[in-house]
Amino acid sequence: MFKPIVVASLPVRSREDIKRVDEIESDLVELRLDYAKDLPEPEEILSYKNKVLVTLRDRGEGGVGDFSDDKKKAFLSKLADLGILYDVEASFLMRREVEFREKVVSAHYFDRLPTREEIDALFRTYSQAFTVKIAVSDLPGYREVLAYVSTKQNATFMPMSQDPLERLALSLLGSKLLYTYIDSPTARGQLNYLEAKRILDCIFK
Ligand SMILES: O=C1C[C@@](O)(C(=O)O)C[C@@H](O)[C@@H]1O
Repeated sequence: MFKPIVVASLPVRSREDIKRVDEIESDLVELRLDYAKDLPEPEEILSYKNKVLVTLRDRGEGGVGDFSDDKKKAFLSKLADLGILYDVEASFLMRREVEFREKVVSAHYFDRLPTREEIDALFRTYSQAFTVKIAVSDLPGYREVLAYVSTKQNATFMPMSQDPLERLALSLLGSKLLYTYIDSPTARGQLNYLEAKRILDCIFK
């Protein structure tokens, strides 16, 4: 059993929010830049390079921002040039070509569950990703889907459901990342990152 990497998700609404990274005691801090009115310059993130995971979440997959695919492609390409880790949706990769090797390739299912064939195709296509991440709503059969994803190499998986302890428990089936919150959840089912760390430290000490 492997200890998941704890990702603390931070909505970035101002430059000041980015400066909080050093005070957050998680393995990674997800910078949810889709909350930002104006995107920071990638160079402003460079000094936090070893601690951050940058996410510019599409609206169709739970994001809150309003930016074009071309603007997102240009921004992610600059991050790739600087060696900054980022998340990119598999659905975005169908529309625009950006680097996905050693990045987080994600898929979020709110209104339906993925088929096994879709899951197989994601892991086959993006086998060189840092991790392939699948988040599913608690629709009928969601646990069976997550159990199937847990059999894949290099997988990150999570339920977007009511009980945060369920997300933590299922992550122990081998999820590479465990997403948590700092001040307020960016999705259903997140634990506070300090609480998650405390529980994982008990299990893996
Ligand atoms: O994709 C994910 C996972 C997530 O949706 C979750 O369910 O914790 C939270 C998002 O901030 C992150 O980008």
